[in-house]
Amino acid sequence: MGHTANEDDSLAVKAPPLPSPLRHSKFTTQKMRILVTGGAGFIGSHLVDRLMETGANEVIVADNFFSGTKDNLRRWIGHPNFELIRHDVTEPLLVEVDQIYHLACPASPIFYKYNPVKTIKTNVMGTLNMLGLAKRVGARILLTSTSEVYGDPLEHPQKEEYWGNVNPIGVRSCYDEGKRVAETLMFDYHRQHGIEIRIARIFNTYGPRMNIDDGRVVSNFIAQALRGEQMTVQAPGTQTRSFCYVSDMVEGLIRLMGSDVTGPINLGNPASTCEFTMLELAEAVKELIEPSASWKLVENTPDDPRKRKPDITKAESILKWEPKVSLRDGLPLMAADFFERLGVSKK
Ligand SMILES: O=c1ccn([C@@H]2O[C@H](COP(=O)(O)OP(=O)(O)O[C@H]3OC[C@@H](O)[C@H](O)[C@H]3O)[C@@H](O)[C@H]2O)c(=O)[nH]1
Repeated sequence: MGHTANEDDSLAVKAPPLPSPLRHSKFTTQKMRILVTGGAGFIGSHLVDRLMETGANEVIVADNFFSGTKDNLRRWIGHPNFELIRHDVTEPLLVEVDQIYHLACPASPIFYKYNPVKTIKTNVMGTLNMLGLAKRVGARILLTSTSEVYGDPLEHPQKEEYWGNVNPIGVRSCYDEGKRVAETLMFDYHRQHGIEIRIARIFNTYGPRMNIDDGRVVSNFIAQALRGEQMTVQAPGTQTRSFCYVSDMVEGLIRLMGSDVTGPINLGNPASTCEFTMLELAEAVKELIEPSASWKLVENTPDDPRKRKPDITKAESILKWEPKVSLRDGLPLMAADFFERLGVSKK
């Protein structure tokens, strides 16, 4: 009482829609029903593993297999608690669920720049469709947004309050502006319709099951080193990224979904053992994975952020989450998976 809308935006938020009547039924003990869009992808499939392993959930994956693959989910195909739907989120989806993890969108710059109009449609129409579903069934929805909403940041490390430095008409805009609109839609549905939303801003993540030809730096360097090719360090090579191992990322997403905060919340690994220049990363791959590996400097792509590191104070204090796996520990775990998939013998 006594607040104005300016003092407390939450007063403008409508009551959330009621969940399905079955959720209140005394006579059924239902498992939590969870939709994971993009669940056949790299992070999505690791998330599905965690959700399925508890035994307390029924998981529905919706994926169009543009960058994801059924192979990532093969251990669950045929499981009674699991369902896989070939579906493109730019079309509406009618399912009955309690929670939605909305991950669907190509995340590698090479993939998202391949068909930029489709990337924007995926972010805008895909998020609208999932919010429409969340509204109809009263589900809580978590959007995986990205550190790319900060663009080429003028603040370092990046806090959630930073509004970013984004080129609205560049070749990366389909992804970073697309995700910014997706965040806006999430908040507008929250304020206007009372939808329970959660937004994670994911920083560079790596680990087993990344596409071998994904195009992102960690997968490129490992695949190149194992194939006996030179690692392609894009100029100048002094640009930095902070790399988070996939199991840490999934833990953060699950905690955020279970928390009371809408976000946005940064999820990434800012530890000094995880912030690397691309030249240092190439050296680390050479040292830890393939001592005979070498690198060459190649041309960079436009608008490449020069540095990126999350401020994760919020995730630490609100979610009691902190990443545990250092890059030196994570790289060999990822390389073991690449060894197997590339069919090269381990030295
Ligand atoms: O072969 C390569 C590939 C990339 N790079 C460099 O490595 C750095 C990281 O590039 P990546 O393509 O791995 O990833 P980016 O940081 O550009 O984007 C990523 O950021 C955060 C995620 O949310 C996004 O999904 C993803 O787009 C860039 O500076 C790039 O120039 C190389 O030096 N060599």
